[in-house]
Amino acid sequence: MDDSRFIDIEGVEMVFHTRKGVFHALREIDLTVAKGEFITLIGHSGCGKSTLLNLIAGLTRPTDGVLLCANREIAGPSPERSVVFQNHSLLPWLTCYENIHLGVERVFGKTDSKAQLRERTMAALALVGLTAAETKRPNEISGGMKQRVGIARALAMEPKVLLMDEPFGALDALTRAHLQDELLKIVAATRSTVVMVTHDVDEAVLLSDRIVMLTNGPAATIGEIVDVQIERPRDRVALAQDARYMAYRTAVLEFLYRKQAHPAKDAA
Ligand SMILES: Nc1ncnc2c1ncn2[C@@H]1O[C@H](COP(=O)(O)OP(=O)(O)OP(=O)(O)O)[C@@H](O)[C@H]1O
Repeated sequence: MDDSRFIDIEGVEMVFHTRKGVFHALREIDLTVAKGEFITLIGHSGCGKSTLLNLIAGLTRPTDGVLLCANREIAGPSPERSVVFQNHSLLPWLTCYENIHLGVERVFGKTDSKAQLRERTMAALALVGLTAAETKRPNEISGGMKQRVGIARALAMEPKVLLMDEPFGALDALTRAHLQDELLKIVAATRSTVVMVTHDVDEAVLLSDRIVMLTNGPAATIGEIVDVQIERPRDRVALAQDARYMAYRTAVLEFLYRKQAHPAKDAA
């Protein structure tokens, strides 16, 4: 298998048929993602980032073109491509442990013993530093902790690809920074392939191997790709004064606020 084309998106078009008529959301999307690569998707509101992520997740099918993961067509949702949403989507009546265990059981229930399932669940809780919150329910923990449970649940399923739709969007700046650092460590340890939607330019530069920038909708496409050549592990404090970091940041800002300055008013 060619690891450089782990996710392979070719000629993807997405057209929605709504009551108001036909809406062409994405056009001519061509993108390959290498195994172990961290990709962020950035672009103005309504340009089609979530639409593209949902296509990779298999939650929707493209109008035209093809999406492959590990050489197989993405034909529907699968635990091998788990998704973390902005609003964690935990089940409120289950504990943190049970929320993660549910996903673990779905993937490994047929092959693993009960003890192994418990081990996997506890390992995922430990990975995000929430061992002590095992028996708590979502309403008893903070927003940042909920998001960590969501990430743990996704990672516990040992997905080939981790898909994240603005996972830290609803968090305060400090919690967000903390979770970004944790995510960097986790991804380094698990060598996951990640595609993440974000609005945050600093987040994109800090986390990404490549930043994929979408043009404004309708009919959005990939405008430019920034290749972030900064060695890992990355340290946010040191990076803040790194000339390369500033240059990448400026390149993204230029794209968003000069080249794509005026998002189409009726794109939403
Ligand atoms: N199911 C749908 N039916 C009709 N139009 C849709 C549907 N899903 C998305 N769209 C439209 O496609 C465009 C892209 O939407 P999408 O949610 O992917 O944007 P986004 O870049 O993720 O936005 P945001 O940053 O605000 O979350 C928008 O104009 C949206 O209204």
